[in-house]
Amino acid sequence: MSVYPQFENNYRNILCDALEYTYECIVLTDADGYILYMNKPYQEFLNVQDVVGRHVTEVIENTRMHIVAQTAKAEIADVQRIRGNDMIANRIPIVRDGRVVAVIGTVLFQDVQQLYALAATVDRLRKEVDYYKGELRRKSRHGRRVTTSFDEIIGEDPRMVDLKRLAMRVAKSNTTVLITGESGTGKELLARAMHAASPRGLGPFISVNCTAIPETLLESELFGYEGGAFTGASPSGKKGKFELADHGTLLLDEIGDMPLSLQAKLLRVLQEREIERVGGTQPIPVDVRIISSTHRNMVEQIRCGRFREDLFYRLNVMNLHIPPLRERRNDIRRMSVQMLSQLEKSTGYQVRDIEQGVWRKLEQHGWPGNVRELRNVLERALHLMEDGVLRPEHITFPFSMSDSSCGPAATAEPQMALRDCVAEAEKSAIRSALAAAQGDKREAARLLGISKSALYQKLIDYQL
Ligand SMILES: Nc1ncnc2c1ncn2[C@@H]1O[C@H](COP(=O)(O)OP(=O)(O)OP(=O)(O)O)[C@@H](O)[C@H]1O
Repeated sequence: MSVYPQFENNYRNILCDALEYTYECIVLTDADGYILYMNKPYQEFLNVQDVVGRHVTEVIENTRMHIVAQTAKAEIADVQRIRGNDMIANRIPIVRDGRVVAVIGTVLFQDVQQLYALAATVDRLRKEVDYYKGELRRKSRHGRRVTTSFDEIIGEDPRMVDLKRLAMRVAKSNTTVLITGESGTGKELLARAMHAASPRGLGPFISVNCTAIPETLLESELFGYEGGAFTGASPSGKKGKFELADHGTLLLDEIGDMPLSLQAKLLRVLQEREIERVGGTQPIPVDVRIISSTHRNMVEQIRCGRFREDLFYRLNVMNLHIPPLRERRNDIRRMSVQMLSQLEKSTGYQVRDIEQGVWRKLEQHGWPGNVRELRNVLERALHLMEDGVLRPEHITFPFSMSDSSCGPAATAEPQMALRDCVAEAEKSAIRSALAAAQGDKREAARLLGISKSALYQKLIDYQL
């Protein structure tokens, strides 16, 4: 027995006092069933006194203490009726040198009704937790859906089927994953589905776009800062994305564009599993699964010295590559049908018929903006449709960056170099989209069928 040193000499007394003070009813008998000890709560409950030396059957109704002394088999959570109450009784033999020397009996609840009440409370709490879990699954901080299941990833092309199967398996682990694929292929969608299917599914899913945040702010966005760390910093400091993603998943979107200065710090975090806030001195441990994604060719990025090779190997423990839409054209029709039915619900338009030419046009297009572009093309088509019949002329690619034709700009300035001509067309498309989206860059990117980061890059390139 381990005893706290100061109490070594009088631990017997302390132990006896402890037994007296417990809420449980306790009785101790010898191997023949004679009472050696009964604590006060039990005596009060039974309304008896001077019980030591009496046989247990004379004092406690329906007792089996003397039987346990003979069988030497513990009886746990046995329901025993005493004074009209159903009690939960435990009877445990104390064995020395292979012989029962005593039996200790406890009553956990003075009435089994207490147990039922406790069970009902646990049941109610469990239901509440289930309800909140469901809510958490359904909503993000801004009320948007945060979870994505693998079922939402449309794709029957063999490469997509294999990819989904592998992603589902990898999702269950903590493995660091790098998702590669062109813009709009569904990298974020896949990352969300993996998070939802992982043991961290109920934890936060935090996404940070490494190109959308200016380099000077990216470090404090990722790692947070201490109060007063720099001019303009909030006095109470701020948690970074790593801390916000604790016990969840952090998606480092467009990782291929992360500034070199931060790559070293990220590498340290991945090695140490702890972060240090800007202006902070104390490391903070974080339990975060990292999924990163990029449309860049990482080998090329490393070759050009824009990405650290050691960090790449840390991030690319498992690579999941999503093929571009033009390489899985047999998914286009299936995807369109499903997207049209979703869009019918959100826009209120009903499609009665689809002309064959629509499919030909969709299947022949190059889809530089991939699935995002497909969705936008279909949404536009619904708005253009008049009598419920989708016709080829409703399928338009007005903002497609891959179009070699510059439209009106080309006619106006036929002597321009092709590159300038494309740039002019892009600028005009971006301005129109920004105007249509009333300055909302996320919405403008959606209208253009390009990613937010691609839009930010173009805004910088064109100084718009
Ligand atoms: N396989 C798919 N099934 C259904 N919808 C998809 C699929 N792939 C992409 N989408 C949809 O296309 C849009 C773009 O997807 P997502 O943002 O995940 O792409 P991304 O590769 O992360 O893009 P970017 O690199 O430009 O940020 C989203 O609306 C997404 O729901």
